[in-house]
This record gives sequence, C-alpha cells and structure tokens, in this order.
Amino acid sequence: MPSKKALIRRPSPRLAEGLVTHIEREKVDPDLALEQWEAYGEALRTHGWETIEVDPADDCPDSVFVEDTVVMYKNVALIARPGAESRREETAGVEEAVARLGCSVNWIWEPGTLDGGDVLKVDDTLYVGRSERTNAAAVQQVRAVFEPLGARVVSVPVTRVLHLKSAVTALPDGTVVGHVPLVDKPALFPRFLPVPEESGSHVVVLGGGKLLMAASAPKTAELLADLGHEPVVVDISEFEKLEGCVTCLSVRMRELYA
Ligand SMILES: NC(=O)NCCC[C@H](N)C(=O)O
Repeated sequence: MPSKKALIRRPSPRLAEGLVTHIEREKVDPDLALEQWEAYGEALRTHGWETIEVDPADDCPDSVFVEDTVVMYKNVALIARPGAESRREETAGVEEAVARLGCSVNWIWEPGTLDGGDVLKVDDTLYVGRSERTNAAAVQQVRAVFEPLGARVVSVPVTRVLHLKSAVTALPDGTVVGHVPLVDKPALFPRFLPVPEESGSHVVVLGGGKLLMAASAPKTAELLADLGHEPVVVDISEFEKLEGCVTCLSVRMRELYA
C-alpha cells in the first residue's frame, strides 16, 4: 500500500560541530539552518508527505541527517550502525520512531558499519556504497535482511565522496543521475544520466513528476526540467557546509501498511 510519510529530525544546537571529511570546514549559521530545515519540511508537506519528527538528539551534532540512521525496504527497517563513532547514539530515537510506525526492525551488528546515505533504492535493487562509512560486513548483512524480501543487493565502490548518495540518486523512471567526476563506476548503473553539478546528483522523488533539489544546482534543475521533470528547489546551504544534501534530511517511507 503506498504511503507518503517522511521522518525528519530537528537540527541539534551543536549542528555547527558536525563532521566534515571531504570539504573545508565553513562556519554554519544555526538560525539560518533551522529556517532552512523548516522550509525543507514544508516542501515535503506541500507535496503530500506527512512529516514525522523523530525525537531530537541534541547531543549529536549530525542528527539532522536522519537518512543515515535507517534503511527502509517495504515496511522493514534496518537500523544502521554509523561508520563514525560520534553518530552511533543517533539510532536509538529512530528505532523507536520506526517501531511506532509498525515497521519490522532489524539491525546492523558489529563488525558491520553502515550509513543509510550509502543505500540507493531503485525499484527492487538496493545499491550499497562500500565507502569510508560502510564496510563489507554490513553489505552482507543488508543482503541477509533484504534479499529474502525480494531485493537485489548490488555493492558499489565509493571513494570520491562521503556516501553513495552524495554521488548518485535516481529519477522516478529509475535513471541514475550523477556528476561524473565523483562517481567511481558509472557503468554499474544500467541507465545513467550525467549532470553538470555535484549537488545536481541529489534528487528526492516527491511524486507527481516533482523532484526536490538543492538551490545550488540550477543548471541541473534546468536540464531535468527540460527532460519533463518538475524541480522543487530548497536552499540547504548550511547543511551542505557539513556535506549534507537534500536526500539525507529525511527518510521517505513509501510502503507502510499502517
Ligand atoms: N546521507 C548523507 O549524505 N549524510 C550527510 C552526513 C553529513 C555528516 N556531516 C557526516 O559526515 O556524517
């Protein structure tokens, strides 16, 4: 049964201390970040999504990037075990939220480490990025949990960016979009469309042909509009300073039964 619920999580007052790995640290404006987060939630709601706030994790600077804490397939939730130690405490509140929504809950166990940002779902294929945050043990655990439910798990090397979904996401028709210099192996994806900007690689499928995209990717928005998609643009500059993108600020739940 299709559902349109999305988990979101209010930024921590310590947001500015969030991890930065592949870019230079820039000062984050916490008030602007909060405004941008509110506008992001509003954009989801305007396009028919019910947003559900996970209890805040004020001591965890990166907790707003809720996508990294759980992977959803059908109504089954796989709780991540974040690759960065400083993010491990984030999962407890998310576990509670998905359980309350009636999801079956599974966990990534030690020695596995996985960030949800490394899992891209395209129909029944789950591409899993083998990145600095997600290891081989976790890829095996993702297979063990989701393949019996009908998923096909394809592991993909990720060496140039933080997460697989920092490099590629998918359009509603399953075409994978990515900025070529940041994608290790574009040929692994059966239909691949290069886009001109790094943040153009990040789209959230809202439904009805609409794509949530960052204001920092105007050329890609133009390209995708020209191909018949409808970009809905939000400014997430403060989260981009911490290597966040539009996908990682929510967990979309499309197949809940409750
Ligand atoms: N899925 C994502 O792209 N998450 C972004 C996480 C950014 C955060 N500063 C981190 O390094 O974990």
